This record gives sequence, C-alpha cells and structure tokens, in this order.
Amino acid sequence: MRVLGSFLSEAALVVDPVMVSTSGDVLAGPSILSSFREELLPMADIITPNIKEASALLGGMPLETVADMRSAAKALHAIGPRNVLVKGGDLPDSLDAIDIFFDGKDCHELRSSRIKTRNTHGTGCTLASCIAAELAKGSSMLSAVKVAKHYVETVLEYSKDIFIGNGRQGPFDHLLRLKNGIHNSHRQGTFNPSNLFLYAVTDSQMNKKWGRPMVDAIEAAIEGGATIVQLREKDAETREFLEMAKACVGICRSYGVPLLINDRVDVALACDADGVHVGQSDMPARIARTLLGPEKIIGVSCKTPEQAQQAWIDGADYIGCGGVYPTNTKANNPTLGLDGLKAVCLASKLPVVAIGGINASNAGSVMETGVSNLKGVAVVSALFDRESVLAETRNLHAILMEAASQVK
Ligand SMILES: Cc1ncc(COP(=O)(O)OP(=O)(O)O)c(N)n1
Ligand SMILES: Cc1ncsc1CCOP(=O)(O)O
Ligand SMILES: [Mg+2]
Repeated sequence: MRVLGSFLSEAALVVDPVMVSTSGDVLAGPSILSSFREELLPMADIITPNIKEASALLGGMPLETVADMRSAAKALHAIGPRNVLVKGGDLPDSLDAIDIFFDGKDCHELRSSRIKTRNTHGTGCTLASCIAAELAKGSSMLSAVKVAKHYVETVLEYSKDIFIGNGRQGPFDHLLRLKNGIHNSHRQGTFNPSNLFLYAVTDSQMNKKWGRPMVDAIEAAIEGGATIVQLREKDAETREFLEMAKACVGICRSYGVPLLINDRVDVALACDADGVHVGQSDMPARIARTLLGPEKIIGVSCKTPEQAQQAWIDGADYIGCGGVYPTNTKANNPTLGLDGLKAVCLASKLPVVAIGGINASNAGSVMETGVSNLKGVAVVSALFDRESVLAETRNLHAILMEAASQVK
C-alpha cells in the first residue's frame, strides 16, 4: 500500500475501498483496513465505499438509513479524502438507489431507480472507473459522480434480463451490445456511418412548391451525389406517409443508398426502411434500437455533449448536430455555431453530421473545423428549395470533396 501511495501523488485519485462485495463476501482483512484508513484514504480525491465498506472503515458503525449514510460520509471525510460517495445500493427497504455525496461542505442525495437484477457483477468498479474517466476529461467531481451514476443505472437497466453463464451474478454489459447480438453481428447492408458525407433530408412543401414528386426529388439528389436520404414528413397522415415511404425505399434501394425515416419508428418498420432519425423529444433511441434490432441505422439529434454521450449509450449509429447556422426549415431551432458543433463532436464516440442552414457557401467551412468524427453535412433547403435538385446536390458534393481533400 505504501509503495502504491508513492506513485499516486500526481493524478486525481479515486479510491474504491473494495472490502465487502455486494454479495457479502469479505474481500479484505484487518491489516488492509488500517492501511486504507491511514494511508490511502487521506490521499484520495474521492472514495466510493458501499454501506458495508463505509461501516467497516468506521469500526462497524451501523448504517441502516439515509441519515446514517450522511453521518458516515461526514465521518469518513474527517479521515482525509477530499470527497466521499457512500453508495446505498444495498440499503434495506429502499425503492430508490440512494447515494450520498459529501464534498466537505455540502451533502448531496443522488437518487436513481433501483433496478432488480442479478446482473450486478462489477458495478462498483465500473462506477469508480467512470468517475476517474470523467475527471480525466476535466469534469468537476460532482458532475463526474453524476455521469458515472447515470451510466451505471443505464447499463443495469439494459443488462437486467441478460441470461449468460451459471454464476450467482450475471454479466453487466458495459458496451450495451450483448442483448441485440451486436457483438457478433455485422451490418447486412453497405452503410458505414463514417460515410454520411452528403445527407439529403427531404421536405414535401419545398418539393410541392417546385412541382416535383418526392421520388423524383430523391432520385435527383442521389444522382447528384447524396450518400444517405432521410424522409422528413411533418404534416402527412400516417397512411400517406407510409405509401410515400414505400416508394422512396424502392428508389433508394435501387441505388444502394440508405433511406431513413424521420421520427416515426412505426413507419420505418412498416416500409422496411434502413433506419430512423430521432430527436430529443421523439422516441428515445434506446427504445427505437430495441424495436428495430441491431441491423437498422439510428441517428439522434444532439445539441449538447451530454446528449451525445447518451446517444452512444443508447446504441445510436450517428449524431445529427445543429442548427449550426440559422435555419427557416425548423421553427425555433437554437443556433449552436461551429463552436457548439465542435463541442458535440469532441464529446461523441459516434460519427457526427452537421445540420442547419448549411449550403454551398458555408459547407466548406463546416467541414474544415478539423474534428475527425465530423463526417458530413445534412441539408434540406439548399437541395430541395431550389429549381434543380440535381445541380445543387452535384455542386455541394463537389464542395465537400474539395474540403475533404484539403483536410487529408
Ligand atoms: C440528420 C438530422 N439531424 C437532425 C435532425 C433534427 O431532428 P429533430 O431534432 O427530431 O427535429 P425534426 O427533424 O424531427 O423536426 C434531423 N431531422 N436530421
Ligand atoms: C431538421 C433540422 N434540425 C436542425 S436544423 C434543421 C433544419 C435544416 O434545414 P436547412 O438545411 O434547410 O437549414
Ligand atoms: Mg424529430
């Protein structure tokens, strides 16, 4: 422990005092206990004991209520760590999973729903590791703890009904991939979310204004170089939407270009589209993934880094981020600017496509932001509110190709 301590003076130190497992196994004896108290705890930026460990560190202090946890957090803080998180997952008779966070000044009660599952193996280690990762990314301690708690809750909820293996506890599926077979499946089609590039998002009103049927507009966009198409129908009745969607799936499939449906998972399923694009007030991506299965493409609109992290957790394939510039196509849509776009890209593990007010005059600047997971632009009016969809798409495609060659 002393040798370890000498290595740990530089970085933020998260100490998970593993002594008693959730299943009750005692994992550390009295000598380890005194080393924890005397050497490691005083160096820690945060310690994350469960209630049995907090009790052991405090000489067997009984911990049966949230009030007891608060007292324990304060008593542990007095030993020396800068912050204390007492995890109440094992607290008897509680409907919620309540943790107490104490930073030496304020006590925060952090609640999440208690998820009934045997698949809890490694949750404590995961929480501590996630806090460390968030701190390394520059988060404040409270924000790191909240993100980590939310992550563990999301994974528990996702993993709760996985049945693998014969142990007392089942797997905790950190990457949210086991249940849908994503871990051993490869996408059937040719779509690679890194190839978003020029994403044509349709608009019926604009096409009507220029007197073209939707399928003709989509075909022109594909001929001009669109690499993916989204059917975005805001006013159509379900039956009309579905009929149009079926025709559009036909044309897109004949070109090998994926067609996604805006908002409506039911329509996407009914016409066997390649996927859906959902926003923050549409069906959550996590549920869309459950309904659509592992092979379909799911895009999520994100305006903040937190939303981008959640989209990945939820099993999305790409993020649509915007409005980058002001737009008349979507009412009351906040403008993020290139800085907002960059912040989302940097927080995202997924490829990102920029949207909102993008046209031939600014698409180059968007792509030149230099963030490696910015994979393209999504455009409505600059393609469809024009006389020639083919000419506009060709022009934008050439601009994007030029920008891509500059970046390389
Ligand atoms: C590629 C892409 N990005 C963002 C959006 C916007 O989705 P949403 O926020 O759900 O708004 P609506 O388009 O549904 O009005 C999108 N459609 N496509
Ligand atoms: C659907 C959507 N989501 C964010 S901005 C936007 C509209 C984009 O349309 P345009 O390309 O015409 O600005
Ligand atoms: Mg939407």
